[in-house]
Amino acid sequence: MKGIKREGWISYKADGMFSFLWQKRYLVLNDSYLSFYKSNRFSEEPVLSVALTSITNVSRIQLKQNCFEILRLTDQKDNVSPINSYFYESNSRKSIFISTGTEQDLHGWLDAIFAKCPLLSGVSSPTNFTHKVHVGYDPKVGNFVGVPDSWAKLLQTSEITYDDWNRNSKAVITALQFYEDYNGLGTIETNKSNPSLDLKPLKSPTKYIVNKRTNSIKRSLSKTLRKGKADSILPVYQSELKPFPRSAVNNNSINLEDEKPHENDRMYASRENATNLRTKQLKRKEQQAIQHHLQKHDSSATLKPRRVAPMAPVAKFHDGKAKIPKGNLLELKDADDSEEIIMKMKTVAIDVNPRPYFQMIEKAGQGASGAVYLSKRIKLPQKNDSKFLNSHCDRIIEERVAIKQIHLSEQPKKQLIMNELLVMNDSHHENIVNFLEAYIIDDEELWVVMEYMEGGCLTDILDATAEVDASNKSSPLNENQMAYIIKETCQGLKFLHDNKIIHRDIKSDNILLNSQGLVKITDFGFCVELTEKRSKRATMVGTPYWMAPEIVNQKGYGEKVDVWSLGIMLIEMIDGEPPYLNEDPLKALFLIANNGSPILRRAELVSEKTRQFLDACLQVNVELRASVGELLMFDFLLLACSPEEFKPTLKWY
Ligand SMILES: Nc1ncnc2c1ncn2[C@@H]1O[C@H](COP(=O)(O)OP(=O)(O)OP(=O)(O)O)[C@@H](O)[C@H]1O
Repeated sequence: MKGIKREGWISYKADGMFSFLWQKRYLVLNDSYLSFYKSNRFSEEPVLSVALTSITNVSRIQLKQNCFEILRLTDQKDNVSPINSYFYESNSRKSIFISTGTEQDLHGWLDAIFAKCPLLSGVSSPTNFTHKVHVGYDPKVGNFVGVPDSWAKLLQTSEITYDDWNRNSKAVITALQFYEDYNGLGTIETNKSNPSLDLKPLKSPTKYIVNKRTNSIKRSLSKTLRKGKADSILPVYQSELKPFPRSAVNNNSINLEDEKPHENDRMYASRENATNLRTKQLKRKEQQAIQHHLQKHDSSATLKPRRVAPMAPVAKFHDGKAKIPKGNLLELKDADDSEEIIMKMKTVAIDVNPRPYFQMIEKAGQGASGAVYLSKRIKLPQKNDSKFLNSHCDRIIEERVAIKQIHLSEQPKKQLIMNELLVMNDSHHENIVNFLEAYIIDDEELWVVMEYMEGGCLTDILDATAEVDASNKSSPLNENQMAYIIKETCQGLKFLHDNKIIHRDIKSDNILLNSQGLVKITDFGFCVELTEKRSKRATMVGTPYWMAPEIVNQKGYGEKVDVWSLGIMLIEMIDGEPPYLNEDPLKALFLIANNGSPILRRAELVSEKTRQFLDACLQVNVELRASVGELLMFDFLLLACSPEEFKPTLKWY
């Protein structure tokens, strides 16, 4: 690069939103600009370029060793990378702090900058010491100071301590950034027009974890109620189940009365278990309330559009192979163009009212986007619809199917639904829940018809087994059963990965079982398809407790995030729950970013083979983490029982 007057590595921080964050940068001074680069290769854009004509003062400051402050006018246009432009535009920032490696280096920079800036007198004032507030913990206030307000509030209610900050402040910041971006808290806080908005900091997991985990509990409780194994607090949840929409139940036979608990069956739960269950349920209920709150505001028409996409982790396939150029899946973006999405849905969904074709039997579960009903096919649609005819499936009158009913106008993120539809439509494999067909009714309602998985999800099995095992000292499943579930899930994942699809939300809630004990992956809303054209994704999705560290750290990620989540799911099977589930979600994110591979609490309950497998899944270094293809070769999977042998586990349903 021409015209360089001085260059070298420095630490810098800006007097703005991230005023406590020192970042290593390569600083370059030329005739017109002071530019901050991420590396000493000048091929990339600088993260910040300050016009020398805007610099009004440079002075030494006692903020850090060998440190000086640059004061500048902010009405001048800096060259700012897009990622930084958001807070450059929204905050009036006046100072930049620079810390050099040595005292000599500091003087070199001061002299060089003074020599080049027209608004400076040419004489530096290096002894002008100023005390600035920087991040710290104020015992009087009982909170962190020097951080943005929204973060201070989050920190106040989280379990992150000052020790955590001292141990790894970078991981705390990572967790905060991630949490805020993931929850879109910026949107909520700027919505001053909505007086009903509660700006209290969130204590609970993000909206997705809330709905995944809570829904599963809700569904599990609903089932428990039907089967009559109820605890005294269960009716609270019963009242929260959405009634089946009237228009859809014509002449059908749902009887929610059947869901009432049976007194006799309460003996199944020990007192200790009931207390544990109650604590868990109350925690999840609180999370659910926040989920409803967030969703309500998320879809509110009065909301300002969200700020530009948060810092984007880049998804790319680990093997670097050419991607399948399909490019059908939609990115999770803020502008949700309903018309475009509904048009796209119609390429997969049949555009007729399916109500005459099905009889609803009972509600099987409640998802974030809609309810799932067990239904019976009573009539076939006219066979002149190509989407129906082209399908590989045979439909049989009287067959039992699951129907997910989604009210499109109520969906803040239609892309997720569209993705689910596209992936299911294209993914026929024995370990993937079989999609049969979909219907779109008046551009308003979407019915997704799929095979019915009567065994419920793995979470229910784990919860139910824990409920019976009052001592809570053994794992919910034995090793052969664990190996079976993992083997089947691996096979489903192999199919997805071979087709360049990352699931991104593998966890026990998304593993369903049928009455034959077969295991299938579901919930493809977060799937991402990697294409040659679009190999970068600007979304952070998944459920934090199962999330790979590279996602939390907002690094590029690939298909191996599913391997990490699979490892966490194996921990669920051994320990009964994923690591950090009892921590508040912000702290959990911090622990994922800070701790590396989580520790198995009940390691003594499983053999070396299982531990080796787990080790291969939970490598923080993605290069060292196994691929699903490699996992399928592990001895642990030879322990797998047969579906027949697994079936007795389903007896609790
Ligand atoms: N094919 C199926 N057979 C039986 N039960 C199902 C089937 N699909 C989903 N369910 C159950 O219905 C409930 C809701 O499912 P859904 O996929 O809508 O949940 P979700 O993934 O939590 O929500 P969403 O996808 O709307 O974000 C879940 O608890 C799930 O176990």
